[in-house]
Amino acid sequence: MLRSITRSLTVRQRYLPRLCYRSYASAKVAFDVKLETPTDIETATREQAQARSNSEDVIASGTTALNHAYRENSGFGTRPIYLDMQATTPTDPRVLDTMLKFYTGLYGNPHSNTHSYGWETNKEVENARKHIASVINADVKEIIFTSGATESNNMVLKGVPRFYKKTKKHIITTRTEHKCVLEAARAMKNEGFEVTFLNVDEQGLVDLKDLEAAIRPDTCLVSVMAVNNEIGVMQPIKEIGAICRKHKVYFHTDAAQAYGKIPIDVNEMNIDLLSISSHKIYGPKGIGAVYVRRRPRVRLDPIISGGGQERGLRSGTLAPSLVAGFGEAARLVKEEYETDIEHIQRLSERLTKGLLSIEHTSLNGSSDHRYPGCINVSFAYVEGESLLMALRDIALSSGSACTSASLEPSYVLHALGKDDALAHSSIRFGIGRFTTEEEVDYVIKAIKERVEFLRELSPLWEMVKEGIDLNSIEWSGH
Ligand SMILES: Cc1ncc(COP(=O)(O)O)c(C=O)c1O
Ligand code: FES
Repeated sequence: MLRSITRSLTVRQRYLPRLCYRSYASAKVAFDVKLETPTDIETATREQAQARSNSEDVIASGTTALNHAYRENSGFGTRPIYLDMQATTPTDPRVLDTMLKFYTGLYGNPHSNTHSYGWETNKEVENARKHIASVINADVKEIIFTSGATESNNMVLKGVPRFYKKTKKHIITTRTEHKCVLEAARAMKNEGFEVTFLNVDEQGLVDLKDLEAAIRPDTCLVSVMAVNNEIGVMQPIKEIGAICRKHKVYFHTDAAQAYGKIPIDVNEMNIDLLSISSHKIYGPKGIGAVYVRRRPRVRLDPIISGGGQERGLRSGTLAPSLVAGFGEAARLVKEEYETDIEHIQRLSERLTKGLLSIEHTSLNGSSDHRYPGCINVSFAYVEGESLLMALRDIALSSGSACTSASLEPSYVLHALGKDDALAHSSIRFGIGRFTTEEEVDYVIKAIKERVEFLRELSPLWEMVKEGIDLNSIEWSGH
C-alpha cells in the first residue's frame, strides 16, 4: 500500500490539479454518500440563490448589491456565494449612484481651468480627495491618484530609491508582501540597489529587532504591508513607524487590505507613504491612491511623465467617475466603520469557530494580530485544490498558487514555516459588508461535509485513523 501511495504522490506532484478534479468527480460516482449540501454544483447554487432570494434579509434590504451578486445571467450559471473579498469587493450601489452623472452631463476634464465644465468636475475630484484623505487623517494635498495599489506600490518602491540614489542604495521589505511590492523591489535590485527581505515568524509577524538591525545609513525606504492579503495578519505599523522615524528612514505601508478596515492615522503612526486600492473598499476598480507626506517632505521620481498632474507625481487625465466613486467608497467606510467592523467581527468569529471545530484544521497566521475579515485555514489531509473543486457553490481562493499555472504552494505560508502539504490544503475566506449570517452558516456546513467526504478518499486519512504516525514514514524521494 505504501508503495502505491508513494507512486501516486509522485504523480500528484505533476498532475495535481487535474487529479484533484478527477478524484473528486469519480468519488461522487464511487461513493453513494448523501450530503445535505449537494455536491452537484448546479443544484447547489440554484438552491442557494432561491433560498437567498426568499430570505427576509434580502427582501427587507430591498435592492442591494446582493441582487447583483446573485443575478443568474452572467453566462457562468447561477453564481456562488462570494467569499473572496481580498481579491475584490462588490461595488456598493451608493458608489455607483455617485459615478453615473460623470457618464452623462458631467464630462468636463478636471484639469481644464478655463471654463465651468472643468471647474465642476474638478470640484467633485477635490471633494473625493478630501474623503479619501480623511480616512487616514492626511491632508488633501497628500493624496495622489493612481490606477490602483499596484501602481502606488511601484511608484513608491521605484520612485523613492531613484530620487535618493546618489546617497542611498538600500531598501528593506518583507517576504510576505504582495507580489507587486516584491517584484518592484526585485526590479530595483537590477538597477543596482540592495534589498533586504525580512523574514516573518510563524505567526506571520515581522520582528522589530530584526527590522531595526537591518536599517543602514544608506537605507532610503522601509516597506511593510499593514494587512496581509492571504492571511489577514496585521503588522505592528505604529511601532515600525516609530523605528523608521528614529532612524530618519522613510516608511511606506501597502494598505490595500487595511485602508478603511483597521484604524490608520498617518501622523500618529509616522507613515510617510501609503498605498490604497479603491476596489477593496466597495469602490470601482482601476483607481487607487498613494499618500505622500508633505512635512517632512518625501521626494520621489515619478514613473509616469507628462502634463504634471497630481503634483507632478502622476501625469495623465484623471478619470472623474472613478475618482468620485472611490471618494464615495471612502466616505462610506469612514461613516460606517463601526457597523462594518462589528458585522465582520461577528461573522468572522462564527465562521472561524465553525471551521476550526472540524478536526485537524488550523488557522494560519496570528490569531491576535489580524483583520477579522480574512481567515486562512488549513485542512490537513485534504487537497486545497480538490476542496475548491468540491466547493463550486462558494467563491473562494486557496492560499496556494495552484489555481495559477505554477504548482508552487503559497510563498506567504512558506514564509510562516508551513510545510508544502499544509500550504496546499489552505483556503482563504473573506468576509465583507454584504456577507450574511445565512451565507456563513451554509459555508460552515458545506465545508464540514465536503472535507469529511474528501478525507474519506485519502489514503493518508485512512492511515491517520488507523493511528499511524505519518511523520514516521519515509516517503520515497521525488
Ligand atoms: C496587499 C495588496 N497590495 C496590492 C494589491 C494590488 O491592488 P490593485 O488591484 O489595486 O492594483 C492588492 C490586491 O490584490 C493587495 O491585496
Ligand atoms: S495542487 Fe492541489 S492544492 Fe496545490
